[in-house]
Amino acid sequence: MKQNVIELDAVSKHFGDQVVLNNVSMSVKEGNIVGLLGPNGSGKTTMIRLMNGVINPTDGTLSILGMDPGIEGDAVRKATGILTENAGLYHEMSGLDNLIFFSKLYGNYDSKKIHLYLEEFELDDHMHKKVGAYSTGMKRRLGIIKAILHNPKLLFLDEPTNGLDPEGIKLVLKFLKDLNEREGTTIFLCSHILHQLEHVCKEYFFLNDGKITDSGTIHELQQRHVSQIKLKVITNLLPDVSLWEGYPVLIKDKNTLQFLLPSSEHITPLLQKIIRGYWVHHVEVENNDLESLYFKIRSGVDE
Ligand SMILES: Nc1ncnc2c1ncn2[C@@H]1O[C@H](COP(=O)(O)OP(=O)(O)OP(=O)(O)O)[C@@H](O)[C@H]1O
Repeated sequence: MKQNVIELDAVSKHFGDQVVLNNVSMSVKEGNIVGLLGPNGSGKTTMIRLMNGVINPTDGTLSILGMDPGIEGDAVRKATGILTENAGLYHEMSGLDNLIFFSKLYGNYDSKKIHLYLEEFELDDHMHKKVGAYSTGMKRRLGIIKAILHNPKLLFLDEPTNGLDPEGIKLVLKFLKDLNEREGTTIFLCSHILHQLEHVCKEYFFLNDGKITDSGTIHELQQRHVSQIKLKVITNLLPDVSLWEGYPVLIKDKNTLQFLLPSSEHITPLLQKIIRGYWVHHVEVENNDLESLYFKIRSGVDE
């Protein structure tokens, strides 16, 4: 039975009069990869800072790897890795020297491992350059290496793909998935770029106005919020009424139809009927991806 590595019980955080987190309870099991989604200013970074023991809650309790980060902050930070906006790198030192410095600080200096990571993150050609001269994407990649150098059991990543180019995004997301599979590292990440998370996270938490408004796997969220499937089909079928074989259909554009189906079980039979007489060049479910779910949950309007 897997343990909860993150537990928040009725956690609130106020900054002066501003209530940033309001009675938040959540738990994350060991080995999971979870995404925390919410608009700007919804409290995502605040949540990570609370979990890392950098700030204390106004109310409620937190348990991270069985420890209270408010009391055992040093032990929590030693056992976890964190990537924040500025990554806490020394700009006057080279990339390599930063990693040597932090690994010695964590008490697990391993030159071979540092060089392997530099290669894996395609920073080996730049390791002797000062970090101040790194591009945003290079700093981000170095920050991720810094966060994982000491083999943390739990990794907090605040916008890990910010500033990365498409190759960098692919590299980092693949690395995180592999790390989770290979080492069982639990990963808690925040991002705005929802389609990136869809292929990485196993579970999601939605944060709005300081509250968790929903959570679950993509399948659970789809079952809760999507009652009909909007299926886009590019085909030369041209229905002359708004029902085809019993399915409501809209003509969106030349060769583009949108069918409304009661569930995904209807996709195959519908397509089988179409391809008996027509070509089909593209099929896409339009309303059950993470981004659509995000907006449904935010607006409170399901389909
Ligand atoms: N130390 C602080 N003092 C006062 N207010 C703060 C402090 N830290 C955060 N806040 C406020 O708390 C709110 C939530 O900030 P936070 O950075 O947690 O949001 P976020 O969801 O991470 O936003 P973003 O997506 O823009 O990064 C904001 O209104 C912010 O101004």
